[in-house]
Amino acid sequence: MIKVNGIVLFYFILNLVYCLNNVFRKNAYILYSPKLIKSSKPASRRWSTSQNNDNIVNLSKGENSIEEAYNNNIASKYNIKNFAKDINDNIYIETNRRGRRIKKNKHLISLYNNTNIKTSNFIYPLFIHEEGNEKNETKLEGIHTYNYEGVVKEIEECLKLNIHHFMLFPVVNDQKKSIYCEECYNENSYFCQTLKKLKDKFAHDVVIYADVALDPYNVYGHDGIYDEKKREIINDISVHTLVKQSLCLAKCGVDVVCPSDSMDNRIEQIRKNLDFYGFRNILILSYTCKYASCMYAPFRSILSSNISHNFVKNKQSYQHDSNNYIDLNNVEKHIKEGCDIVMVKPSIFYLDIISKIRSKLDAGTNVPIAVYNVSGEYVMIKNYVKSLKKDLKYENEILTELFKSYLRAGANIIITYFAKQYGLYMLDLYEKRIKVDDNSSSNFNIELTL
Ligand SMILES: NCC(=O)CCC(=O)O
Repeated sequence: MIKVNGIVLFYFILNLVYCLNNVFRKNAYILYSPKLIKSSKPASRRWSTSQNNDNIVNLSKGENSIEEAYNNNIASKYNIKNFAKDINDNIYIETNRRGRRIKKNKHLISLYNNTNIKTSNFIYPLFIHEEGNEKNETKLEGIHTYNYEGVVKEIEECLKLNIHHFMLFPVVNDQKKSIYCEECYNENSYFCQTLKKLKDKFAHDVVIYADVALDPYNVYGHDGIYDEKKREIINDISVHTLVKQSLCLAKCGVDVVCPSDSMDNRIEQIRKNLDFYGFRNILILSYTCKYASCMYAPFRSILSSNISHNFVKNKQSYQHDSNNYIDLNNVEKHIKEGCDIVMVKPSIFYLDIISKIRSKLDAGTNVPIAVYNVSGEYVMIKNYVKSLKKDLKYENEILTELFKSYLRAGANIIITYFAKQYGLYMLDLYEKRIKVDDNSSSNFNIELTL
Protein backbone atom coordinates (compact mmCIF):
# COMPACT_ATOMS: atom_id res chain seq x y z
CA MET A 1 0.00 0.00 0.00
CA ILE A 2 2.80 2.35 0.98
CA LYS A 3 4.55 1.31 -2.18
CA VAL A 4 1.45 2.17 -4.31
CA ASN A 5 1.06 5.54 -2.54
CA GLY A 6 4.72 6.22 -3.21
CA ILE A 7 4.25 5.65 -6.92
CA VAL A 8 1.13 7.89 -6.98
CA LEU A 9 3.07 10.57 -5.06
CA PHE A 10 5.96 10.27 -7.49
CA TYR A 11 3.68 10.79 -10.50
CA PHE A 12 1.88 13.64 -8.70
CA ILE A 13 5.20 15.46 -8.14
CA LEU A 14 6.27 14.75 -11.72
CA ASN A 15 3.04 16.27 -13.04
CA LEU A 16 3.38 19.26 -10.74
CA VAL A 17 6.92 19.95 -11.98
CA TYR A 18 5.73 19.56 -15.53
CA CYS A 19 2.83 22.05 -15.03
CA LEU A 20 5.05 24.58 -13.28
CA ASN A 21 7.50 24.20 -16.08
CA ASN A 22 4.73 25.08 -18.54
CA VAL A 23 3.57 28.08 -16.54
CA PHE A 24 6.91 29.66 -15.63
CA ARG A 25 9.16 28.80 -18.54
CA LYS A 26 7.02 30.21 -21.34
CA ASN A 27 9.99 30.74 -23.62
CA ALA A 28 11.39 27.30 -23.30
CA TYR A 29 10.94 24.47 -25.78
CA ILE A 30 9.27 21.50 -24.24
CA LEU A 31 10.40 18.37 -25.91
CA TYR A 32 8.05 15.52 -25.52
CA SER A 33 8.85 11.91 -25.26
CA PRO A 34 6.25 9.57 -26.72
CA LYS A 35 7.28 6.91 -24.29
CA LEU A 36 6.28 8.93 -21.27
CA ILE A 37 2.97 10.20 -22.53
CA LYS A 38 -0.23 8.25 -22.78
CA SER A 39 -3.29 9.30 -24.66
CA SER A 40 -6.89 9.13 -23.70
CA LYS A 41 -7.91 11.08 -26.80
CA PRO A 42 -8.84 9.59 -30.18
CA ALA A 43 -5.92 8.90 -32.47
CA SER A 44 -7.36 11.07 -35.24
CA ARG A 45 -6.60 14.22 -33.26
CA ARG A 46 -3.05 13.29 -32.49
CA TRP A 47 -1.29 15.45 -35.07
CA SER A 48 -3.78 18.31 -34.99
CA THR A 49 -2.28 21.72 -34.43
CA SER A 50 -3.52 22.45 -30.94
CA GLN A 51 -3.02 19.19 -29.21
CA ASN A 52 -1.17 18.76 -26.00
CA ASN A 53 1.26 16.12 -24.91
CA ASP A 54 -1.49 13.92 -23.57
CA ASN A 55 -2.55 13.23 -27.13
CA ILE A 56 0.56 11.28 -27.88
CA VAL A 57 -0.01 7.61 -27.46
CA ASN A 58 2.47 5.15 -26.17
CA LEU A 59 2.65 3.31 -29.43
CA SER A 60 2.38 -0.38 -28.85
CA LYS A 61 2.15 -3.53 -30.86
CA GLY A 62 -1.27 -4.68 -31.97
CA GLU A 63 -2.60 -1.26 -32.96
CA ASN A 64 -4.68 -1.46 -36.10
CA SER A 65 -5.28 2.05 -37.27
CA ILE A 66 -3.22 3.27 -40.20
CA GLU A 67 -2.62 6.52 -38.44
CA GLU A 68 -1.22 4.76 -35.39
CA ALA A 69 1.03 2.63 -37.54
CA TYR A 70 2.17 5.73 -39.41
CA ASN A 71 2.94 7.60 -36.20
CA ASN A 72 4.72 4.62 -34.85
CA ASN A 73 6.84 4.64 -37.95
CA ILE A 74 7.76 8.28 -37.46
CA ALA A 75 8.58 7.70 -33.83
CA SER A 76 10.82 4.76 -34.45
CA LYS A 77 12.43 5.54 -37.80
CA TYR A 78 13.05 9.24 -37.63
CA ASN A 79 14.41 11.36 -34.88
CA ILE A 80 11.25 12.15 -33.00
CA LYS A 81 13.15 14.66 -30.92
CA ASN A 82 12.94 17.05 -33.84
CA PHE A 83 9.33 17.52 -32.89
CA ALA A 84 8.73 20.14 -30.27
CA LYS A 85 5.88 22.11 -28.83
CA ASP A 86 5.71 25.85 -28.96
CA ILE A 87 4.50 28.28 -26.34
CA ASN A 88 0.95 27.84 -27.63
CA ASP A 89 1.15 24.08 -27.35
CA ASN A 90 1.38 23.55 -31.13
CA ILE A 91 3.58 20.74 -32.33
CA TYR A 92 6.28 21.69 -34.80
CA ILE A 93 9.47 20.31 -36.29
CA GLU A 94 12.57 21.97 -34.89
CA THR A 95 14.57 23.27 -37.84
CA ASN A 96 16.38 26.45 -38.80
CA ARG A 97 15.55 26.05 -42.46
CA ARG A 98 12.02 26.41 -43.80
CA GLY A 99 11.84 26.85 -47.58
CA ARG A 100 8.17 27.77 -47.44
CA ARG A 101 8.84 30.85 -45.28
CA ILE A 102 9.97 32.94 -48.26
CA LYS A 103 6.92 31.77 -50.19
CA LYS A 104 4.50 33.13 -47.62
CA ASN A 105 3.01 35.69 -49.99
CA LYS A 106 3.42 36.90 -53.55
CA HIS A 107 5.51 39.90 -52.53
CA LEU A 108 8.03 37.70 -50.79
CA ILE A 109 8.05 35.29 -53.71
CA SER A 110 8.86 38.15 -56.08
CA LEU A 111 11.93 39.05 -53.97
CA TYR A 112 13.88 36.17 -55.40
CA ASN A 113 12.26 36.11 -58.81
CA ASN A 114 15.10 36.42 -61.29
CA THR A 115 13.04 35.34 -64.27
CA ASN A 116 10.94 38.43 -64.87
CA ILE A 117 9.39 38.40 -68.29
CA LYS A 118 9.57 41.80 -69.93
CA THR A 119 8.28 42.75 -73.33
CA SER A 120 11.45 44.82 -73.67
CA ASN A 121 13.34 41.52 -73.96
CA PHE A 122 11.24 40.31 -76.88
CA ILE A 123 12.21 40.37 -80.53
CA TYR A 124 9.15 40.13 -82.77
CA PRO A 125 9.66 38.48 -86.19
CA LEU A 126 7.69 40.11 -89.01
CA PHE A 127 7.30 39.03 -92.64
CA ILE A 128 7.36 41.59 -95.44
CA HIS A 129 5.61 40.74 -98.72
CA GLU A 130 6.36 42.68 -101.84
CA GLU A 131 3.12 44.28 -102.88
CA GLY A 132 -0.64 44.23 -102.45
CA ASN A 133 -2.58 44.26 -99.21
CA GLU A 134 -1.38 45.88 -96.02
CA LYS A 135 -1.73 42.53 -94.33
CA ASN A 136 -2.14 38.97 -95.62
CA GLU A 137 -3.13 35.93 -93.61
CA THR A 138 -0.79 32.95 -93.71
CA LYS A 139 -1.56 29.30 -93.10
CA LEU A 140 -0.45 29.94 -89.54
CA GLU A 141 -3.12 31.24 -87.24
CA GLY A 142 -2.19 34.72 -86.04
CA ILE A 143 0.82 35.14 -88.32
CA HIS A 144 0.58 37.63 -91.17
CA THR A 145 2.76 39.06 -93.86
CA TYR A 146 2.78 42.87 -94.31
CA ASN A 147 3.60 45.50 -96.86
CA TYR A 148 5.27 48.73 -95.70
CA GLU A 149 2.03 50.42 -94.55
CA GLY A 150 0.90 47.26 -92.77
CA VAL A 151 4.15 46.73 -90.94
CA VAL A 152 4.20 50.36 -89.81
CA LYS A 153 0.81 49.84 -88.14
CA GLU A 154 1.96 46.59 -86.54
CA ILE A 155 5.12 48.22 -85.19
CA GLU A 156 3.19 51.20 -83.84
CA GLU A 157 0.90 48.87 -81.92
CA CYS A 158 3.89 46.99 -80.55
CA LEU A 159 5.66 50.14 -79.39
CA LYS A 160 2.68 50.80 -77.11
CA LEU A 161 3.45 47.43 -75.53
CA ASN A 162 7.11 48.34 -75.03
CA ILE A 163 8.21 45.98 -77.80
CA HIS A 164 11.00 47.75 -79.67
CA HIS A 165 12.90 44.93 -81.37
CA PHE A 166 11.74 43.66 -84.78
CA MET A 167 13.28 40.94 -86.90
CA LEU A 168 12.27 41.31 -90.52
CA PHE A 169 12.10 38.55 -93.11
CA PRO A 170 11.42 39.03 -96.84
CA VAL A 171 8.79 37.01 -98.67
CA VAL A 172 10.35 37.03 -102.14
CA ASN A 173 8.40 36.40 -105.34
CA ASP A 174 9.47 33.23 -107.15
CA GLN A 175 10.60 35.17 -110.27
CA LYS A 176 13.27 36.91 -108.18
CA LYS A 177 14.78 33.71 -106.82
CA SER A 178 17.95 32.49 -108.49
CA ILE A 179 20.92 30.15 -108.18
CA TYR A 180 23.31 32.89 -107.01
CA CYS A 181 20.70 34.77 -105.00
CA GLU A 182 21.68 38.21 -106.33
CA GLU A 183 18.40 39.71 -105.12
CA CYS A 184 19.65 39.43 -101.53
CA TYR A 185 21.95 42.43 -102.01
CA ASN A 186 19.67 44.50 -104.21
CA GLU A 187 19.32 47.81 -102.37
CA ASN A 188 16.31 48.67 -104.51
CA SER A 189 14.29 45.60 -103.60
CA TYR A 190 10.96 46.14 -101.92
CA PHE A 191 12.37 44.62 -98.74
CA CYS A 192 15.41 46.91 -98.64
CA GLN A 193 13.29 49.97 -99.39
CA THR A 194 10.99 48.98 -96.55
CA LEU A 195 13.95 48.71 -94.17
CA LYS A 196 15.14 52.19 -95.15
CA LYS A 197 11.71 53.75 -94.71
CA LEU A 198 11.17 52.07 -91.35
CA LYS A 199 14.47 53.35 -90.04
CA ASP A 200 13.71 56.84 -91.32
CA LYS A 201 10.32 56.76 -89.67
CA PHE A 202 11.09 55.20 -86.31
CA ALA A 203 14.81 56.01 -85.97
CA HIS A 204 16.10 54.99 -82.54
CA ASP A 205 12.70 54.01 -81.23
CA VAL A 206 13.11 50.64 -82.91
CA VAL A 207 15.92 48.16 -83.25
CA ILE A 208 15.72 46.47 -86.63
CA TYR A 209 17.18 43.00 -87.14
CA ALA A 210 17.48 41.32 -90.53
CA ASP A 211 18.36 37.78 -91.44
CA VAL A 212 21.52 37.05 -93.36
CA ALA A 213 20.90 33.84 -95.33
CA LEU A 214 20.11 32.94 -98.88
CA ASP A 215 17.07 30.69 -98.50
CA PRO A 216 14.40 33.34 -99.28
CA TYR A 217 16.25 34.14 -102.53
CA ASN A 218 17.44 30.69 -103.52
CA VAL A 219 15.69 28.55 -106.15
CA TYR A 220 16.91 25.51 -104.24
CA GLY A 221 15.75 26.70 -100.82
CA HIS A 222 19.20 26.33 -99.25
CA ASP A 223 20.85 28.91 -96.99
CA GLY A 224 24.01 28.86 -99.10
CA ILE A 225 24.77 28.48 -102.79
CA TYR A 226 24.17 25.04 -104.25
CA ASP A 227 26.63 23.64 -106.76
CA GLU A 228 24.72 21.45 -109.18
CA LYS A 229 27.80 19.57 -110.40
CA LYS A 230 29.23 18.78 -107.00
CA ARG A 231 25.78 18.42 -105.46
CA GLU A 232 26.78 20.34 -102.40
CA ILE A 233 26.46 23.72 -100.69
CA ILE A 234 29.64 25.67 -101.41
CA ASN A 235 30.86 27.39 -98.28
CA ASP A 236 33.23 30.15 -99.36
CA ILE A 237 31.27 31.36 -102.37
CA SER A 238 28.23 31.49 -100.10
CA VAL A 239 30.17 33.58 -97.58
CA HIS A 240 31.01 36.08 -100.32
CA THR A 241 27.32 36.55 -101.05
CA LEU A 242 26.44 36.72 -97.34
CA VAL A 243 29.05 39.44 -96.82
CA LYS A 244 27.49 41.46 -99.64
CA GLN A 245 24.02 40.86 -98.21
CA SER A 246 25.14 42.11 -94.75
CA LEU A 247 26.64 45.24 -96.22
CA CYS A 248 23.45 45.92 -98.14
CA LEU A 249 21.32 45.47 -95.01
CA ALA A 250 23.61 47.78 -93.03
CA LYS A 251 23.35 50.44 -95.73
CA CYS A 252 19.55 50.13 -95.55
CA GLY A 253 19.62 51.03 -91.88
CA VAL A 254 19.30 47.76 -90.00
CA ASP A 255 20.79 47.85 -86.53
CA VAL A 256 21.58 44.16 -86.26
CA VAL A 257 22.51 41.70 -88.99
CA CYS A 258 21.69 38.10 -88.14
CA PRO A 259 23.65 35.44 -90.02
CA SER A 260 21.37 32.42 -89.90
CA ASP A 261 23.04 30.62 -92.80
CA SER A 262 25.41 28.45 -90.70
CA MET A 263 28.31 28.65 -93.16
CA ASP A 264 31.82 28.40 -91.73
CA ASN A 265 33.78 31.57 -90.94
CA ARG A 266 31.20 34.02 -92.14
CA ILE A 267 30.97 35.97 -88.86
CA GLU A 268 34.58 37.11 -89.18
CA GLN A 269 34.19 38.06 -92.82
CA ILE A 270 30.96 39.94 -92.22
CA ARG A 271 32.46 41.81 -89.26
CA LYS A 272 35.61 42.80 -91.16
CA ASN A 273 33.63 43.99 -94.15
CA LEU A 274 31.15 46.00 -92.05
CA ASP A 275 34.02 47.63 -90.15
CA PHE A 276 35.85 48.43 -93.36
CA TYR A 277 32.79 50.22 -94.73
CA GLY A 278 32.36 52.21 -91.53
CA PHE A 279 29.53 50.17 -90.01
CA ARG A 280 31.42 49.45 -86.81
CA ASN A 281 28.30 50.00 -84.68
CA ILE A 282 26.15 47.53 -86.55
CA LEU A 283 25.69 44.51 -84.31
CA ILE A 284 25.93 40.88 -85.32
CA LEU A 285 23.47 38.45 -83.83
CA SER A 286 24.86 35.07 -84.75
CA TYR A 287 22.62 32.03 -85.12
CA THR A 288 25.41 30.28 -83.25
CA CYS A 289 23.54 27.12 -82.32
CA LYS A 290 20.97 26.60 -85.02
CA TYR A 291 19.98 22.96 -85.09
CA ALA A 292 18.91 21.10 -88.21
CA SER A 293 15.39 20.75 -86.89
CA CYS A 294 11.98 19.65 -88.09
CA MET A 295 10.46 22.68 -86.42
CA TYR A 296 11.05 25.20 -89.22
CA ALA A 297 8.47 23.86 -91.68
CA PRO A 298 5.78 26.54 -91.14
CA PHE A 299 8.37 29.31 -91.60
CA ARG A 300 9.50 27.79 -94.88
CA SER A 301 5.92 27.55 -96.08
CA ILE A 302 5.42 31.30 -95.47
CA LEU A 303 8.60 32.10 -97.42
CA SER A 304 7.96 29.38 -100.03
CA SER A 305 11.54 28.35 -99.37
CA ASN A 306 11.21 24.60 -99.07
CA ILE A 307 14.21 22.68 -100.33
CA SER A 308 13.51 21.75 -103.94
CA HIS A 309 15.03 20.79 -107.32
CA ASN A 310 18.27 19.45 -105.88
CA PHE A 311 19.92 16.42 -104.39
CA VAL A 312 20.65 17.80 -100.93
CA LYS A 313 17.37 17.19 -99.21
CA ASN A 314 18.16 18.66 -95.79
CA LYS A 315 20.36 21.26 -94.13
CA GLN A 316 22.41 18.87 -92.04
CA SER A 317 25.67 19.64 -93.80
CA TYR A 318 25.67 23.15 -92.36
CA GLN A 319 23.17 23.36 -89.49
CA HIS A 320 23.94 21.70 -86.17
CA ASP A 321 23.48 18.08 -85.26
CA SER A 322 21.25 17.42 -82.26
CA ASN A 323 23.24 14.28 -81.40
CA ASN A 324 26.11 16.06 -79.73
CA TYR A 325 27.57 19.22 -78.25
CA ILE A 326 30.40 19.63 -80.78
CA ASP A 327 28.95 22.81 -82.25
CA LEU A 328 29.05 24.51 -78.87
CA ASN A 329 32.63 25.42 -79.74
CA ASN A 330 31.14 27.92 -82.13
CA VAL A 331 30.14 30.10 -79.22
CA GLU A 332 33.70 31.05 -78.39
CA LYS A 333 34.65 31.14 -82.05
CA HIS A 334 31.82 33.48 -83.04
CA ILE A 335 32.48 35.80 -80.13
CA LYS A 336 36.14 36.01 -81.09
CA GLU A 337 35.11 36.66 -84.68
CA GLY A 338 33.04 39.62 -83.55
CA CYS A 339 29.43 38.66 -82.88
CA ASP A 340 27.58 40.59 -80.19
CA ILE A 341 24.70 38.25 -79.41
CA VAL A 342 24.62 34.46 -79.68
CA MET A 343 21.48 32.53 -80.42
CA VAL A 344 20.03 29.09 -79.77
CA LYS A 345 17.24 27.71 -81.94
CA PRO A 346 14.82 25.97 -81.74
CA SER A 347 14.09 26.60 -78.10
CA ILE A 348 12.09 23.98 -76.21
CA PHE A 349 14.26 20.98 -77.10
CA TYR A 350 17.51 22.90 -76.61
CA LEU A 351 17.31 24.40 -73.13
CA ASP A 352 20.38 22.38 -72.16
CA ILE A 353 22.33 24.22 -74.85
CA ILE A 354 21.27 27.58 -73.46
CA SER A 355 22.30 26.61 -69.98
CA LYS A 356 25.67 25.28 -71.15
CA ILE A 357 26.34 28.51 -73.04
CA ARG A 358 25.30 30.50 -70.00
CA SER A 359 27.93 28.75 -67.87
CA LYS A 360 30.57 29.36 -70.52
CA LEU A 361 29.68 33.03 -70.83
CA ASP A 362 29.39 33.66 -67.12
CA ALA A 363 32.96 32.49 -66.83
CA GLY A 364 34.15 34.99 -69.42
CA THR A 365 32.65 37.40 -71.91
CA ASN A 366 29.39 39.05 -71.09
CA VAL A 367 27.48 38.37 -74.32
CA PRO A 368 23.68 38.08 -74.27
CA ILE A 369 21.99 34.86 -75.32
CA ALA A 370 18.94 34.95 -77.55
CA VAL A 371 16.55 32.05 -77.90
CA TYR A 372 14.23 31.64 -80.88
CA ASN A 373 10.82 30.07 -80.33
CA VAL A 374 10.50 28.95 -83.94
CA SER A 375 7.44 28.59 -86.13
CA GLY A 376 6.90 24.87 -85.42
CA GLU A 377 6.98 25.53 -81.70
CA TYR A 378 4.48 28.34 -82.18
CA VAL A 379 2.12 26.00 -84.01
CA MET A 380 2.65 23.28 -81.41
CA ILE A 381 1.37 25.54 -78.64
CA LYS A 382 -1.49 26.96 -80.70
CA ASN A 383 -2.69 23.49 -81.66
CA TYR A 384 -2.32 22.13 -78.15
CA VAL A 385 -4.58 24.85 -76.80
CA LYS A 386 -7.02 24.35 -79.64
CA SER A 387 -7.17 20.59 -79.07
CA LEU A 388 -8.17 21.23 -75.46
CA LYS A 389 -10.71 23.85 -76.55
CA LYS A 390 -9.08 26.27 -74.13
CA ASP A 391 -8.99 30.05 -74.43
CA LEU A 392 -6.29 32.67 -75.04
CA LYS A 393 -5.77 33.20 -71.32
CA TYR A 394 -4.79 29.55 -70.98
CA GLU A 395 -2.44 29.89 -73.94
CA ASN A 396 -0.80 32.93 -72.38
CA GLU A 397 -0.34 31.06 -69.13
CA ILE A 398 1.53 28.38 -71.06
CA LEU A 399 3.68 31.12 -72.55
CA THR A 400 4.50 32.45 -69.10
CA GLU A 401 5.73 29.00 -68.16
CA LEU A 402 7.61 28.66 -71.42
CA PHE A 403 9.34 32.04 -71.29
CA LYS A 404 10.38 31.48 -67.70
CA SER A 405 12.04 28.24 -68.72
CA TYR A 406 14.13 30.21 -71.23
CA LEU A 407 15.11 32.77 -68.63
CA ARG A 408 15.93 30.12 -66.02
CA ALA A 409 18.09 28.32 -68.55
CA GLY A 410 20.04 31.55 -69.01
CA ALA A 411 18.61 33.35 -72.05
CA ASN A 412 18.35 37.14 -72.05
CA ILE A 413 16.43 37.70 -75.26
CA ILE A 414 13.32 35.90 -76.51
CA ILE A 415 12.53 35.89 -80.21
CA THR A 416 8.91 34.93 -80.57
CA TYR A 417 5.92 35.18 -82.90
CA PHE A 418 3.90 35.44 -79.67
CA ALA A 419 5.52 38.77 -78.74
CA LYS A 420 2.56 41.02 -79.49
CA GLN A 421 -0.05 38.59 -78.18
CA TYR A 422 1.85 38.24 -74.93
CA GLY A 423 2.41 42.00 -74.71
CA LEU A 424 -1.37 42.50 -74.94
CA TYR A 425 -1.85 39.93 -72.22
CA MET A 426 0.61 41.72 -69.96
CA LEU A 427 -1.13 45.02 -70.63
CA ASP A 428 -4.45 43.44 -69.75
CA LEU A 429 -3.07 42.13 -66.48
CA TYR A 430 -1.50 45.47 -65.74
CA GLU A 431 -4.71 47.39 -66.33
CA LYS A 432 -6.60 45.04 -64.08
CA ARG A 433 -4.00 45.62 -61.43
CA ILE A 434 -4.31 49.38 -61.79
CA LYS A 435 -8.03 49.07 -61.15
CA VAL A 436 -7.37 47.16 -57.97
CA ASP A 437 -4.29 48.83 -56.53
CA ASP A 438 -3.78 52.21 -58.10
CA ASN A 439 -6.17 54.70 -59.68
CA SER A 440 -3.48 56.67 -61.41
CA SER A 441 -2.14 55.41 -64.71
CA SER A 442 0.53 58.11 -64.85
CA ASN A 443 3.17 55.65 -63.77
CA PHE A 444 2.23 53.41 -66.66
CA ASN A 445 4.93 50.94 -67.29
CA ILE A 446 4.30 47.78 -69.22
CA GLU A 447 7.39 46.09 -67.85
CA LEU A 448 5.10 44.26 -65.54
CA THR A 449 6.56 41.39 -63.63
CA LEU A 450 4.53 38.23 -63.89
N1 LIG B 1 16.26 32.16 -90.24
C1 LIG B 1 15.04 32.25 -89.57
C2 LIG B 1 14.40 30.95 -89.38
O1 LIG B 1 14.93 29.95 -89.82
C3 LIG B 1 13.12 30.88 -88.59
C4 LIG B 1 12.68 29.50 -88.38
C5 LIG B 1 11.28 29.36 -87.83
O2 LIG B 1 10.69 30.29 -87.28
O3 LIG B 1 10.76 28.26 -87.93
